[in-house]
Amino acid sequence: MRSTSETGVKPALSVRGLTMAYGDVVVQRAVEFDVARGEIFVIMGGSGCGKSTLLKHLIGLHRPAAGEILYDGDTPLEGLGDIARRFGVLFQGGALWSSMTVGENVALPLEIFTGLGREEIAAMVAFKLALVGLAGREDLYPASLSGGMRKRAGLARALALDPDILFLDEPSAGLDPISSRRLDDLILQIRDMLGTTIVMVTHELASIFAVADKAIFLDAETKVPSAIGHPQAMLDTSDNKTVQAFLRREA
Ligand SMILES: Nc1ncnc2c1ncn2[C@@H]1O[C@H](COP(=O)(O)OP(=O)(O)OP(=O)(O)O)[C@@H](O)[C@H]1O
Repeated sequence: MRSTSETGVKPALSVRGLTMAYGDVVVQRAVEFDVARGEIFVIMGGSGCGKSTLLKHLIGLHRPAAGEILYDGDTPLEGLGDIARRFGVLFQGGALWSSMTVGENVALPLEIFTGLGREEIAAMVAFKLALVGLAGREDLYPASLSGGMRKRAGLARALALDPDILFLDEPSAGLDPISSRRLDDLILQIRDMLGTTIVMVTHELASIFAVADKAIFLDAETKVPSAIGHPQAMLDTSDNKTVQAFLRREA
């Protein structure tokens, strides 16, 4: 099915009638949304509702039990070509290679997927590290970084190949509130500076309200999404008790 927004611009990502399941056990069904280009889209909901599972479907690690996922309005994953270059992913652990410096970690995707020479790669690494507030930290090892710095280095690596879509799984997990706030600001800056479309899984209320242009709430009980839209609008207008309890809980 072809999908365009009211402005005629194709969405970066469209999900239609998606059912996600492990074997016969359905995690969520009737999942349906568009993510516009340059939008920050948040996947939220309580523990075990299927947030990470949805993210894995969006990056092609899991296949839909039913329904479809389209990119650029009308292209299935198989038609996308170079997925490794088009998607940037930051998994929950941030997982940098501990035996490599920060600079080497960010350079790795450039060495694998581009034909760029050493100096060009060094310049790209310096730019990406500056972007995340780690200018000049190329030679540090991950073990010597704070949790927040490690997340930002992981973000620089996820951005190494200038992806169209950046996928973030619980980026602020394990961070103190100040580092978490800094990371949210950085996510907003990246979208504003690079125009990257961002899909982010989180259950952190502060992050949801700080960054989301649009969010989907996956209900763990009913196993269908029960709200979609701007989180503030959801808070103001949704009459769904679970959504209200989630958005009004003490963080
Ligand atoms: N590999 C798997 N095989 C079978 N069931 C799984 C598998 N991975 C996850 N599940 C189940 O699918 C449901 C959704 O899991 P998922 O990890 O996507 O939820 P989540 O919303 O990301 O949770 P959390 O916030 O706790 O990380 C859960 O009931 C989980 O137990």
